[in-house]
Amino acid sequence: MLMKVLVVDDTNTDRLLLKLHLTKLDYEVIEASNGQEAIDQFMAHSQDLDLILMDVQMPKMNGFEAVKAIREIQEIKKQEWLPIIFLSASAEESDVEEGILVGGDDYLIKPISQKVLSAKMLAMQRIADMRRRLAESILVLEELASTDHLTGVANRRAFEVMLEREMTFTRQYGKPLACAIFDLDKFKAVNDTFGHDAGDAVLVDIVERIKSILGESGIIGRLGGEEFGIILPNICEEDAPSAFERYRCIVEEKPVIHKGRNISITTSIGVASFKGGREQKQTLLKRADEALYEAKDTGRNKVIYHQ
Ligand SMILES: Nc1nc2c(ncn2[C@@H]2O[C@H](COP(=O)(O)OP(=O)(O)OP(=O)(O)O)[C@@H](O)[C@H]2O)c(=O)[nH]1
Repeated sequence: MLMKVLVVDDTNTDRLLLKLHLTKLDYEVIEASNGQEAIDQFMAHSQDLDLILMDVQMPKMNGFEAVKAIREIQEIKKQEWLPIIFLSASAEESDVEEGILVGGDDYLIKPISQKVLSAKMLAMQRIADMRRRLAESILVLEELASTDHLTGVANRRAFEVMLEREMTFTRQYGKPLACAIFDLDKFKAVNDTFGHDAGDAVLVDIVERIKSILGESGIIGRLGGEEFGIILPNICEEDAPSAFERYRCIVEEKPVIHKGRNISITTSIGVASFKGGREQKQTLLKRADEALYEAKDTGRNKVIYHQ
């Protein structure tokens, strides 16, 4: 991939020379002739900029001030690391020290040979690649840590985070939500009769059915075993029971077919609504759980709604 480099230098010939070197090495070059212009160019290209080569002594704003400002912007915007190398005629130790302290990653003394420059560029590219791979791995790990591996939906931890977020939204905007816990009925018998694989297939199939009617704002998560949570944001008390009746029906309406065998299954659903106020997610979940218990206790395959 072509690396994009911002070259900042107030001396036209220095800048041109650098540009020539870098273009030969196959880098794409953008330019700035002082610290303020460097910040402007950084802002305009921050999405795809790979490296900054920054002169120190410049009119208007010097290189140290510009880098300090750029690092502050990056911090505020939580941007990816961007290597910055100072290029300066001053070999003063205190300047080298200051360059690194304000946020530079290296400090080279002019005149710089093409060989040294390309070697330094390679080193920065290597670090940038490593950081990119690390960032990608973190994303994958975060995804794994919040997903149920069997069904692919949110796990309990991620579900609770989303519930918290939706409850905050309800408190702010007054739009009520309904939170349900559903639990497959006599699921142990499915495992005992058809085997654990078949039980797994039932869980996956039922989750797919639920997702097919969940709509864009609905949320499903696996709370554990054969127990799942559903959040329907922005639903009023009158509409909640019939909405969840649809979920009960879609589980019951046809058997799951696994290896040619029909597996009939039903579900019990406990629902609790939240209209705002100080109630916390654990209490809301507890109310939904109590409603679920009542559904199980009074015959299963039904929806019990607690306002
Ligand atoms: N196949 C499969 N079974 C699971 C999984 N997680 C939990 N189970 C099984 O789910 C069953 C739950 O059984 P119980 O808690 O007794 O409940 P039930 O048989 O569904 O009965 P009720 O909930 O009272 O209607 C247990 O046999 C667990 O082994 C899973 O990921 N895959």
